[in-house]
Amino acid sequence: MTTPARMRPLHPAAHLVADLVSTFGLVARGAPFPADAVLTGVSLASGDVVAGDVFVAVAGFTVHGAAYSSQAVDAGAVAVLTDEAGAALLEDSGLARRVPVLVADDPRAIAGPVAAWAHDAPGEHLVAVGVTGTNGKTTTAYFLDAALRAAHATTAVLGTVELRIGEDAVESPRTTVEAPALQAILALAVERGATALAMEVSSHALALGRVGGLTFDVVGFTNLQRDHLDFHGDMEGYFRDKSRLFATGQARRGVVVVDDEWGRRLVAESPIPVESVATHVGEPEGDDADWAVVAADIGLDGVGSTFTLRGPDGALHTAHSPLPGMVNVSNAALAIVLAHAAGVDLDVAIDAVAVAHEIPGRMERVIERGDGFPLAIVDYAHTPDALVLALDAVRPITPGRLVLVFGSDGDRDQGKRPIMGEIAARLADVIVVTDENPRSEEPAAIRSAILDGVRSVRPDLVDVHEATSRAQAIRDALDLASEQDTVIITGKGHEPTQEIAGVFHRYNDRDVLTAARTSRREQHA
Ligand SMILES: CC(=O)N[C@H]1[C@@H](OP(=O)(O)OP(=O)(O)OC[C@H]2O[C@@H](n3ccc(=O)[nH]c3=O)[C@H](O)[C@@H]2O)O[C@H](CO)[C@@H](O)[C@@H]1O[C@H](C)C(=O)N[C@@H](C)C(=O)N[C@H](CCC(=O)O)C(=O)O
Ligand SMILES: Nc1ncnc2c1ncn2[C@@H]1O[C@H](COP(=O)(O)OP(=O)(O)OP(=O)(O)O)[C@@H](O)[C@H]1O
Repeated sequence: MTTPARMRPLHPAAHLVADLVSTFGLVARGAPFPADAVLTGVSLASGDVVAGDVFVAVAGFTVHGAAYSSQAVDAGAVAVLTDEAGAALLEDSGLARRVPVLVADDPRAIAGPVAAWAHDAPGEHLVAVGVTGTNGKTTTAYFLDAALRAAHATTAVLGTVELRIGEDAVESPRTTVEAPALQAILALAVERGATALAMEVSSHALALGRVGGLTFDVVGFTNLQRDHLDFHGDMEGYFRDKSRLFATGQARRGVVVVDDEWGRRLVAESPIPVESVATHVGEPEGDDADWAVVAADIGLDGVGSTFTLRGPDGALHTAHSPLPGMVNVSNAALAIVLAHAAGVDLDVAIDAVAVAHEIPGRMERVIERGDGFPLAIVDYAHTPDALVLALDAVRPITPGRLVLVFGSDGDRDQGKRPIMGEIAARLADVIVVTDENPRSEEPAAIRSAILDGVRSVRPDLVDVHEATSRAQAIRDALDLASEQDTVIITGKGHEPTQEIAGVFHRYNDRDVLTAARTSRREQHA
């Protein structure tokens, strides 16, 4: 496969532009088009346009997409679908004389349905499952994928880590791709024989209509925690946007984790039928929930957790999360119930989740303990809450010291830096502070803010180190650690690049760890 924007079906459907106009009640202006004019795809970004596309030009937060119509037409766009403001821009620039201009009240809102129509509704050929929530989407989607595959589905997995069809994957540009790209990828997936979809749906995606035109068979909700309020305004707005996934026409049925107040509210307000899952052992929510985790042994086998899931009929099922920590019991329970709701036999789902493969950068065990090496884990925790959970999850499987390598992003929330420093000082034994994605900020200043937090808990800074290169920090941590220790590297997870001063450098924590192991083995050989 190629880049995400080029993930198109080899044999795209072809439709008359005239049918697009009549199906969506558009007003045709600009250059007249011949009765046999056809379209074969849809794009929302001029740089993604391929010949035969309709370019959907929307008003953005910064510019109007119509300003890029000329680039789109040069690339072969057969028409521009836009709003009145966009049509006026095309008129003023004279471009309306070269290309048909199709006008709708809210082109962003219909971009998904138009793309689904253009690709002959590929989602209808898939058992489509979507997962939303602040945390746990990626993990749940991968557990779910394991269950769907165990039931003999060929799957597409779309999310933060990658866009995967069967065994082929490309890096993902974001958690949920734009609607035209989504529909093209689904069409490609169907063309390649996919029968099921496990997909992460972000709140941005729901607010911006990226999953419009796709009706999910089942949707899941993990939790809602403070995040992205710059975009959604407040928690109420964030919840409203998340809830859009649980709407008639968007999904047929849902599964909701009810451990927090937002999940319980979603169950109460959902217009589609939902099943509830309580995953906090011993909490009162478990009494009323359809499914409940009623017992859990965290980390007994040193790898994951074994837990008991009570079903709606009262039957008890023993299940296993292959990733450490209570949060992954929650993710595993949700994935099992989602898979079951999507038609997978319950025992098949439970067995498949128990042995689900590693998820890139999510509590990923890169080096196993032994041969003089510590256990070394890469995790994506990049918020204070997630750092606490990650360190708490690793402590029980660490006979020696906990060695933490971490930093904090530049051009992002500055307030969390000292807080994460304090958490590290409280919960880790050895700390190596380094860089994450400094972006336009001075890396030393970010490290210094983190070290202020560390110093507030551990003024003597014993076993606290600073490394200006992340790769060096990882090598230092391996050198400092003995076999009984655990090295945990947090913040970047699966990310394939490091952004420094506007430049994206190829960089991956896992690759650095494996290279360090190989070079140490060679030195000792
Ligand atoms: C804040 C946000 O969500 N912004 C989205 C919004 O951007 P915008 O309104 O600023 O767009 P703009 O730059 O003003 O451009 C307007 C239009 O002109 C088009 N354009 C622009 C330039 C050009 O050369 N050619 C062109 O055609 C753009 O494609 C766009 O359609 O509309 C664009 C498409 O219309 C999105 O691509 C863009 O998402 C950006 C890329 C983004 O990264 N968003 C993040 C915050 C995001 O969506 N994150 C979530 C999840 C995060 C999480 O859970 O952690 C995700 O799903 O990844
Ligand atoms: N159910 C959960 N509740 C709270 N925290 C969780 C949960 N699952 C995972 N986490 C924490 O959140 C981090 C990210 O997990 P994951 O990638 O599965 O979530 P996500 O929703 O996909 O987030 P993102 O969109 O940022 O990738 C993990 O490193 C873990 O520390």
